[in-house]
Amino acid sequence: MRILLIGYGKMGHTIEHIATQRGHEIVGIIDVTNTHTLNQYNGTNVDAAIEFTHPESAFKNVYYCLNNKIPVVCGSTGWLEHLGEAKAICETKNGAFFYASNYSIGVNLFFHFNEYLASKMQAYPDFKVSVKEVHHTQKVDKPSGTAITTVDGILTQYRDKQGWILAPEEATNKITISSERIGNVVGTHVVRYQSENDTIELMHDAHSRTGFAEGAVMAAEWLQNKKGVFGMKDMLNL
Ligand SMILES: NC(=O)C1=CN([C@@H]2O[C@H](COP(=O)(O)OP(=O)(O)OC[C@H]3O[C@@H](n4cnc5c(N)ncnc54)[C@H](OP(=O)(O)O)[C@@H]3O)[C@@H](O)[C@H]2O)C=CC1
Ligand SMILES: O=C(O)C1=N[C@H](C(=O)O)C[C@H](O)C1
Repeated sequence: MRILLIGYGKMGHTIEHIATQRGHEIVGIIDVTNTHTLNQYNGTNVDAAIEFTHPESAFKNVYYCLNNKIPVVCGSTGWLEHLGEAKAICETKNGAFFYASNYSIGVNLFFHFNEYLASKMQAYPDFKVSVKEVHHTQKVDKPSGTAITTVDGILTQYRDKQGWILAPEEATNKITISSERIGNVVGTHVVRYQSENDTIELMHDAHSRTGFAEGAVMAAEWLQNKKGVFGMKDMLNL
């Protein structure tokens, strides 16, 4: 497959390594210094773009790909306010768009068990639910996209709650997310149910970025010859 890499930071480098290992060709690398060269690429010379950049640039890059018939896998977080628009453009242009706040298979199993746990715990209001995420100090968005997806999973089961609030603030009808930025932590997410008597926790701890990169390259492979908007639940049948 001919892959265009959009974003060449920590994830871009890891994806380059994994994609090459899986036999794919990197036909172009777009970084912040050469974004103007994106206009050299279209659906005739690229099979899939993989976009991991920044909350400020993600939508523009996805928009370009969808308008130029490039199937696009996007992993950038922190731009949820434009996600609906991107999905609508994909439908209008009959394009292919894959989005996930987290491409790791392990995290997507965590999402699955999170919803199951919430479906059981919602009957026990003595247990107060909260979410914690820890990432490296270079991360620009807060809370993490994964923490927001985790909350969305809990909310499917907790009808009396709407949305999230960042700690230390609290609101009875919202789920509290605590965000910590420490050293080089790759990404840790914890769902906690705490009562006066005990605590139940579900945790995912990423040891490296390889899992994210493998999932993103698998998504690009899976997206070939498909039209529409997709996510990890579609690919993994979860
Ligand atoms: N969905 C998932 O599984 C995962 C998602 N992420 C998300 O992916 C994004 C990138 O993460 P990460 O690689 O760690 O971040 P980095 O900061 O290491 O890399 C981002 C790269 O994108 C470049 N960039 C910034 N703006 C543009 C632009 N307009 N066009 C092209 N490139 C641009 C930056 O250039 P410069 O350095 O010059 O600013 C940098 O090289 C983040 O939003 C993060 O939250 C991360 C891991 C997993
Ligand atoms: O910025 C990161 O590093 C990560 N971002 C994603 C997020 O915001 O959830 C995924 C992963 O946790 C790493």
